[in-house]
Amino acid sequence: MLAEFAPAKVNLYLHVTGRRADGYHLLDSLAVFGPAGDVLALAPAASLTLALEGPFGGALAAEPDNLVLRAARALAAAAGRPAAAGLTLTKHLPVASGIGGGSADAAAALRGLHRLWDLGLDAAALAGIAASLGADIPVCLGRRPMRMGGIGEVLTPAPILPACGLLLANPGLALATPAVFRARQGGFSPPAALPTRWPDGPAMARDLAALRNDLEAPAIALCPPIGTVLAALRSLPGCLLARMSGSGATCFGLFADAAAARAAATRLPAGWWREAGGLYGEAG
Ligand SMILES: C[C@](O)(CO)[C@H](O)COP(=O)(O)OP(=O)(O)OC[C@H]1O[C@@H](n2ccc(N)nc2=O)[C@H](O)[C@@H]1O
Ligand SMILES: Nc1ncnc2c1ncn2[C@@H]1O[C@H](COP(=O)(O)OP(=O)(O)OP(=O)(O)O)[C@@H](O)[C@H]1O
Repeated sequence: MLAEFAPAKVNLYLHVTGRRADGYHLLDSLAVFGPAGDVLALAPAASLTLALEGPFGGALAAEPDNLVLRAARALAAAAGRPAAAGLTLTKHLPVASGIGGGSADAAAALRGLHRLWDLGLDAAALAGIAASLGADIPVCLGRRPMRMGGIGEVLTPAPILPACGLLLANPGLALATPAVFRARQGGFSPPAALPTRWPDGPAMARDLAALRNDLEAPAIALCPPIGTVLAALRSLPGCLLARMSGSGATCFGLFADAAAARAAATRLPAGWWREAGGLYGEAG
């Protein structure tokens, strides 16, 4: 039995820089991971099966084509072998919430099945399969802070990040990514100019404050409670910056460290989904 952790993806900023002829949008974004995630367990089996567990497993019960199964079939096809494995997805991340839960799960399936099936594909081949499944999946494969370009699949190094804390909050409302892109008005933003490193959380927050998430305004227009979540995060002691992630509705608060983020989480309404801690795979 193998297990793969599938941490939430958080877009610290997201500029929509253009639009391709096929309708997909060109992005410039800084993605980080944590502090919550799904877990995918994988075991040998005679056929491909998926069991759903966890607080948000039920929300996916009616999903006809779970991204985990699509990832398994795509990897098996690329490797020329049958797609056979027993998978159990424990869903802790809210569905359709801007933190790439489905993408993280698909990336976990690619990593885990690559090990379970002992495939030996190179990183570029895996990244190509990931990109064919969704714009957020390549960055989720690495689970490391990365700058996203292209439609999300062009990955370049992120600035060296300081230890910091993140608090994620969602009012319990799902938002479909295509609808948010469609609701966007106005022109495009230039790519950000970023330093090679940030010495501490406050310095990072100062630079990030000059940037934005271009999907925040259209998401608030479609889902006004996002504005309430942002205001609540901004009012918390120690919150350095509050912003929406991806296409929403999940928002994040940035804190100097994980302890400050955890302490602040307890002050948010108990009915909201709230998770706090440090960045995945980084100090803090
Ligand atoms: C907004 C982000 O979450 C930022 O990380 C991602 O770009 C979205 O990634 P994703 O959910 O994996 O996106 P996909 O499943 O590939 O695309 C869903 C839909 O979102 C829109 N979409 C997505 C990515 C992109 N760069 N431009 C787009 O316009 C398209 O309408 C597309 O049909
Ligand atoms: N394993 C999965 N987890 C979540 N959603 C899935 C999964 N498989 C398929 N889906 C479908 O994908 C849609 C988008 O879900 P997801 O949770 O990845 O959205 P998101 O967090 O907004 O992603 P992003 O930040 O990449 O836009 C869901 O509405 C659901 O229909």
